[in-house]
Amino acid sequence: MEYALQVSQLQKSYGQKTALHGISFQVRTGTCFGLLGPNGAGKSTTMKILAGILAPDSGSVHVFGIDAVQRAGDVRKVIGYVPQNITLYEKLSAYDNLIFFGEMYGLQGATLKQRISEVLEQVGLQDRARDALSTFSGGMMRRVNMAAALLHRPKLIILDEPTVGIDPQSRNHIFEMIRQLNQEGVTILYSTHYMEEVEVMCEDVAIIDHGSVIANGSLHELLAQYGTQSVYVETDGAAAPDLASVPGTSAPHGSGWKIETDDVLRTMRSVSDACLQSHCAVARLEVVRPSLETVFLNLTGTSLRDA
Ligand SMILES: Nc1ncnc2c1ncn2[C@@H]1O[C@H](COP(=O)(O)OP(=O)(O)OP(=O)(O)O)[C@@H](O)[C@H]1O
Repeated sequence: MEYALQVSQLQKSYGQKTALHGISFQVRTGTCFGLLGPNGAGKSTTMKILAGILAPDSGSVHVFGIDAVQRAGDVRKVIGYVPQNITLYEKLSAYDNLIFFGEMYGLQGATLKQRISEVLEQVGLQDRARDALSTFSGGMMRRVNMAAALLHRPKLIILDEPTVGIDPQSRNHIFEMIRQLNQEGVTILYSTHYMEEVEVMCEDVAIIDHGSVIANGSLHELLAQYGTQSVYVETDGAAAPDLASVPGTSAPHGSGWKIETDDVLRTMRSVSDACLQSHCAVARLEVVRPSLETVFLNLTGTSLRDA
């Protein structure tokens, strides 16, 4: 199998603080891979090492088979890294910022102008090319940051939490762009603490917590292995059904109750009987499919939202 990225046993400390305790994962060429974890888990540190900005204390990174620590210059040519923090000059226009970044990648003249026009179209900002970035929203600036990382046609794009704090329009635009790039064969490494984003965008996932990978595999495998199925019931009216005899673990959830179970059909039947006996009319009765939230909860004992 061909890998765009092979990360092995990365360790990194900042003074006394160990940020990475031996991170390993592999990204198959052409896939969209999600690096999911709560704030402070070590995602940005990992990505900075992959992009050649930070040196690891130990461990190795290979990008399309090239050793990224030994040959950082070669690797930079095939990687597009979009950092979490905006790295643009606000007084300059989008166009002039892209000239600056393009020249850093060795692009010049007509080739550079052509690429700037293409990437601005990709991020949907052609009509704002000549405006100063100080007039852009945070989401638009993030899109210019992405455009800068695309100029040299990278084969692997590393995106560090690209949707944090941006408007829904820019968020949708970023998702659409990522899908488009991925369809064109570009490999994507996408870090986020929003599990819903991984569920809709990524085929493979590594879940990272406190500087360690705690689960790694295809989304499908992780959900099957660690996800819990449940049944959700909501009744019509104030009376609560007596769910004591229902198999599974029930707890109040939203406007109703959620029952985690290994046997969804039996639990549904039993919930329906319990409601009947308690004289409660069922307003909603449905299966809740396993999510990365339950995977994280089962692995760590905490909710990803609270971690
Ligand atoms: N420059 C630094 N100096 C000291 N500690 C740092 C530094 N950068 C990160 N850390 C610490 O290393 C750990 C991992 O941080 P990192 O930024 O990699 O996590 P993250 O998963 O990207 O989280 P976030 O989304 O909040 O940035 C955290 O405990 C953080 O406080």
